Amino acid sequence: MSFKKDEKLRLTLEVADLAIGYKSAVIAKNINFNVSEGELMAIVGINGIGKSTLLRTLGNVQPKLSGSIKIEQRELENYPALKLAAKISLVLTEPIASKNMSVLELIALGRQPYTNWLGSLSKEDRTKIKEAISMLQLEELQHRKCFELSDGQLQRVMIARALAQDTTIILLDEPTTHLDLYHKVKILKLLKSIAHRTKKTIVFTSHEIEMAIQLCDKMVLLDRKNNPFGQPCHLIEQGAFEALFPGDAVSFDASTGSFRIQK
Ligand SMILES: Nc1ncnc2c1ncn2[C@@H]1O[C@H](COP(=O)(O)OP(=O)(O)OP(=O)(O)O)[C@@H](O)[C@H]1O
Repeated sequence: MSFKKDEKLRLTLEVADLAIGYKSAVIAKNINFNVSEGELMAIVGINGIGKSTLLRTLGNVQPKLSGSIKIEQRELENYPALKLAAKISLVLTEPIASKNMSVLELIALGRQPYTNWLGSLSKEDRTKIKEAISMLQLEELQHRKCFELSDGQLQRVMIARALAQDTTIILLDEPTTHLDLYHKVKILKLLKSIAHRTKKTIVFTSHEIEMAIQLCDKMVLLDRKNNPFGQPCHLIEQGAFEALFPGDAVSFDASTGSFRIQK
């Protein structure tokens, strides 16, 4: 962390006794965690356990079943829509509908919560867009159409749009899917440095558990029971990763912080 050791970090997202899912089924319950400004947190767990459902619930695109989600001490459901758009940005995995837009146009859309009804950009809007382009190193690509980009480049554009939105919290659903190992590491390291440098809270879902262990400040492990939460090193000490997957195919090696294939 780039913060001074004794600097008190403000809690931005607090989740207590949360249950998520659909009218037809509870997908996960007993979810408890909190994240502060400047922290990077991963949500991990086996396929179908509810990672994306949790992210969508945090992003207010799907209602919680019960429990509490607080954004800067205020319940999520008590925020007016426009105020919430200035607090949370959400990047989902669905392909974007408007790939015909240029990179610059798509990133500028991130400023919508702040622009007037004509959507015209102020000086501040332009500064935020420029900063986002620079942080994601998209200068060379900014006038290209989105359909001309690779998955990895598009992933960076979507993160830039969320950054341009300049929210306290950025939620990303699987930001490293479709990427090779090198680009997965690059994106996660970039997210970490953005969180630390800009004091934003960044929460993402991932299957890259080993990378998350190495790079995240905190993790939530969805496991259908008590969903352990904490710093990766503490979760390793508690043996939380051993129970994440059924033991017939992989086992966790606490000494290396990695999974081993059962032969
Ligand atoms: N609209 C829906 N109605 C009912 N159940 C749903 C709906 N959408 C998803 N589900 C179920 O919710 C569960 C959790 O899905 P979710 O996509 O959140 O899991 P995930 O952990 O993100 O999975 P993956 O790792 O495969 O992406 C799954 O069992 C899924 O079938």
